[in-house]
Amino acid sequence: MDDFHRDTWAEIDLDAIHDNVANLRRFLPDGTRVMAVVKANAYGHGDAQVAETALEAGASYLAVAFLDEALALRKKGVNAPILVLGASRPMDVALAARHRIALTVFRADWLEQASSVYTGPDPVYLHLKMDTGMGRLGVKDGEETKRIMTLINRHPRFILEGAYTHFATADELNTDYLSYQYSRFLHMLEWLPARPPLVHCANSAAALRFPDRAFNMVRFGISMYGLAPSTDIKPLLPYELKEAFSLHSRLVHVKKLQPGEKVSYGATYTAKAEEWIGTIPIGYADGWLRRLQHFHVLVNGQKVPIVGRICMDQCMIRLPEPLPIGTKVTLIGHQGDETISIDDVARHLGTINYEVPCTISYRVPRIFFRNKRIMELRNAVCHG
Ligand SMILES: Cc1ncc(COP(=O)(O)O)c(CNc2conc2O)c1O
Repeated sequence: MDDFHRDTWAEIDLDAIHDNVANLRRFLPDGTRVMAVVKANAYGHGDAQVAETALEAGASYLAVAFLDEALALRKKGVNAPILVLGASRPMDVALAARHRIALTVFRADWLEQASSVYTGPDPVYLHLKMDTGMGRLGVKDGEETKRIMTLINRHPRFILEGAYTHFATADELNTDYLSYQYSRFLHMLEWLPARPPLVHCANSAAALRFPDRAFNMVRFGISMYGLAPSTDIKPLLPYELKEAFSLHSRLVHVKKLQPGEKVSYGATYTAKAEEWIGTIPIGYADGWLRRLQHFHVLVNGQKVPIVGRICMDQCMIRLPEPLPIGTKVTLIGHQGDETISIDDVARHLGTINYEVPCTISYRVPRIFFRNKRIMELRNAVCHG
């Protein structure tokens, strides 16, 4: 197991991941498969650890953003089917096929190039992406779809395993555009000679709100991590989600400031009276962004303010009293009756909860808990 030598770390509760997936499985119509979306290092939670836990809990497919993320999972011994949701290069088809990694297709010219370069023995699993209104990736007309199907059928190793679309507004209360996209998807599926084995359209929000419109697989991301897809629909969710991510540090310095003394770059903070100031070893290079100045952290179960500008590797907090070096500081999570949630951090930053764990950088070691015990510690700084 890795170790780490700076008193800042994230804790990933894999029991929460497991329960969030297991609860989804119980909630969905029988036979609906779960594709665990583990892109961006599983939204910052640890790709292989989350993937294996989700598979244990009943997920049967994984999704990543691009081919390298899938190859990384294979290197870490994750063998379940993986779909690359983003664009890939035609010349990488052989590499994907060799590792049983399915690719998203949405352009006939991509298939022409892939067909001309791929002569390997391994089947190439393809999921056809249809753009029903997300306006990002996807085929939009019947003629292009027919050309794609001709090219797939013409190549002995190309297999259309799936067809899917992605919703732009499933996390909004107003469902007009979602209904429009769903109807477009039904229409576009008619362009295919037959539905492929896997048809999927639902992200977390759509899966949790409209399970009867999920076809036979859902792509479960944000709520696998215990986070609501949006604050708007949080009250509508069918069951409690368990947040998996917490972030901690320890006091490395404590000092008394006299009135008028300053803190941090720009000397923007001035002590108004005698104040006890603590320093913790986390900064914006760890993803604890500068805009979190004036936010707070938890010490001994109390909220204490972040004072002065957040530095690259450190930031300062105002303590209620002199506290021992090594006192634990919680930046995301619980202490006593107090909680700082990812939603709280996102609100202060003026962003969405997705961005917060994704932004906690590789510099922050991740400690993984399973069955309430430490299962693994990953320190990417010195162990890669
Ligand atoms: C194609 C696709 N399917 C499923 C998901 C999972 O969605 P969920 O996390 O809401 O369940 C995403 C998330 N993609 C993104 C989430 O934020 N920005 C994105 O591009 C996605 O891009």
